[in-house]
Amino acid sequence: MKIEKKDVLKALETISVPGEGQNMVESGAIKNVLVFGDEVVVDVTINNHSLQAKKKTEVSILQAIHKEVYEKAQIKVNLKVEAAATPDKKPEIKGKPIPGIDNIIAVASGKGGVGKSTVTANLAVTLSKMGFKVGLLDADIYGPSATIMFDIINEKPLSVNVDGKSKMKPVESYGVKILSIGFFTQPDQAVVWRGPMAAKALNQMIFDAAWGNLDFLIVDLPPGTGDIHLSIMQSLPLTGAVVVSTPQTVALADARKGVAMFQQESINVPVLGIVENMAYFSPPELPENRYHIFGKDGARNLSEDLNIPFLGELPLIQSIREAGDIGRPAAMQEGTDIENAFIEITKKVVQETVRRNDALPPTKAIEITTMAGCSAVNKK
Ligand SMILES: Nc1ncnc2c1ncn2[C@@H]1O[C@H](COP(=O)(O)OP(=O)(O)OP(=O)(O)O)[C@@H](O)[C@H]1O
Repeated sequence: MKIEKKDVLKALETISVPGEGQNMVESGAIKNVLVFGDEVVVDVTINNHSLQAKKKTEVSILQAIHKEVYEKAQIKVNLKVEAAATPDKKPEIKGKPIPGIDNIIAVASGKGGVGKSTVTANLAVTLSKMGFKVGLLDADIYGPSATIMFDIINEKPLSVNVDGKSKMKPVESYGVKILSIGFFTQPDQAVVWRGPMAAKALNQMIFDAAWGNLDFLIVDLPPGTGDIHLSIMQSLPLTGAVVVSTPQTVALADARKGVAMFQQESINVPVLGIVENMAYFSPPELPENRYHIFGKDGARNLSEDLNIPFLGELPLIQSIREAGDIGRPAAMQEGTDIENAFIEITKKVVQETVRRNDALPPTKAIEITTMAGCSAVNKK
């Protein structure tokens, strides 16, 4: 059979480029196509270095040509990897810097209920156990949960005098200083906030609070990607964002939107990486068995597609849920696999924060002052 170059190109147009809306021909990834009888040679260049992306590209090309053009075609794919052109604009810190707070990290998810608050709480206590000074700002106006997760539901922040001004003193639990929008609303009260209102309340919790010196302030954002997020984020000097997703397709689609939100020009907050929550379930009586209830590796693949660091995975474990409900984050369970999983994720977050700060003025850079902090960064 005589293979036509134009048919090959048409077949290649059915393949989309990971992380982009375009197909391989449109995006310029296909550099050349040569046809010699039954033999087709495709020169292709991609930006993603991962083995998986290379394999996926090659397999997609073979499949498309075999399916759309000629099933017995002999195909040779010459694949080259080139670093993506770095955008001219460096991520910048928005809003005015907060004296004494070195890094503000937002934890976000596109979809609700994927474990964003659970990851936030455990990230905060793990950072604190590593020796960092940590604050947690629960900005989830739709369902603040920090007061439950840290067993401080009956507490209220007190007013203290700092340099002649009254300030709100965060409530401390497990070494983490906490302020939550939940302190100011009744648990059964439905709160309807507009973006500017929420941003104002949060601004007060940040600027009119006696946080003291913090290495990290972790912000639990509401789920979703609406106006309210824009208001919150444009008023906060965020260092970076962590996106949490389950491997499920619907959650991933929303996580992708979440990443896009941070990356859009008006926000431009670097995404430090993606955490895959509820990655699998292992029954205690069969610990070797892994059941991928919500799908396999979805968030890991998404991070590869978007060229964003993968920060790690957390299994679905009953005691993570129980720990959240009784108000003692699961990462406090010393010597367990759960504690270790949170340590690994937290180390990655610290590493990515340091890496990101290298690209910014030194005043914004994180100061690692503790030995625990150093080992968190240096250990792989
Ligand atoms: N890895 C896990 N294993 C078991 N249960 C989990 C895990 N992660 C989260 N959960 C549970 O799932 C529920 C939802 O988690 P969480 O409240 O953290 O989600 P969220 O994304 O913050 O939700 P929201 O939409 O309210 O912001 C909670 O009951 C929590 O304890």
